[in-house]
Amino acid sequence: MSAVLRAQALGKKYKRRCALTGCTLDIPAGHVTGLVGPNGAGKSTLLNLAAGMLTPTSGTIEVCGGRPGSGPAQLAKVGFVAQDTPTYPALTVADHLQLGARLNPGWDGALARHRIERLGLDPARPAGKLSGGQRAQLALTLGIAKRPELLMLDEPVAALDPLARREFLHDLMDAVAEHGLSVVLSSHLIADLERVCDHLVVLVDSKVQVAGEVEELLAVHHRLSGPRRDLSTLPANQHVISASHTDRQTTLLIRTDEAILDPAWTVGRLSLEDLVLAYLSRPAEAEADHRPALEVIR
Ligand SMILES: Nc1ncnc2c1ncn2[C@@H]1O[C@H](COP(=O)(O)OP(=O)(O)OP(=O)(O)O)[C@@H](O)[C@H]1O
Repeated sequence: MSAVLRAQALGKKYKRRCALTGCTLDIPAGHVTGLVGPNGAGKSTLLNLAAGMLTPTSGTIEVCGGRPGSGPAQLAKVGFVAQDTPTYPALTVADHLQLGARLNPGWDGALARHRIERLGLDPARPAGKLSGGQRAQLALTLGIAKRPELLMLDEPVAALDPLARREFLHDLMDAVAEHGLSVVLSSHLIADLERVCDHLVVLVDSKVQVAGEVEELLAVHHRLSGPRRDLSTLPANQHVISASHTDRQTTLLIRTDEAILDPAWTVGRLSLEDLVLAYLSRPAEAEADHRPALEVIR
């Protein structure tokens, strides 16, 4: 499986402050990947490095087989809508589309015009006079109409109302289906990610806590509940992600490739949100020594 984004020990420092440290990850081509993590995990920094808006202070990053921002051909392959959906306040909506056409060799003018029309954006209106959500829609239109190989979106739907959010995600899925576009989407809205992403990366403190195809991840994670149990008695192939105990009962969230044979457990499936939350609350060092993320004893 080819990687559309590959980072090796990637780091970014601002003066003495580390925004990203030792980040190693592969994002496969041909997927819509959800990038999730707590505030300050380094998601925006990673996406800005991938877009060539920042340069690394350590490690390497490769996007669509090249160094980010390394020339016109590389720039044409990658679309990026930054977190604050930047537009030029004095330029009109139509000016933005013209600029898009001038700057991007693969520009799809019909798609851009059609989308702007459907959104009801006045082509003559300066971007500075649009609402936050309308500006986000304009920036997203430019990103899609550029027809990149990889489109990276940093919290693209945060400013959109629920209906606009659904329509946008729908448009994105259409672009993926029609043009085989790869997408990396950072968001805190797990229900949205659940709707559009088939691949997931959970980043905490610059490190990948879990990554993989959503269906596979859901298939190997389980919720176990049963009589109170000492975790050291579990089979070695069951990795505990989180654990909570009452006097008589234990509830675990585990990862295992094997069948769960112990009849004392009631086994339940997880939602994507359960899975993400369990990994978000996992201390970074827990992964190395297979300690549970969270052990709550009541
Ligand atoms: N320009 C900057 N100067 C100094 N520190 C920065 C700068 N940009 C980001 N940081 C720091 O780098 C870390 C990672 O920030 P980043 O914006 O990448 O996180 P994030 O995962 O995108 O967070 P959020 O979910 O809040 O958007 C944070 O601790 C942040 O304070």
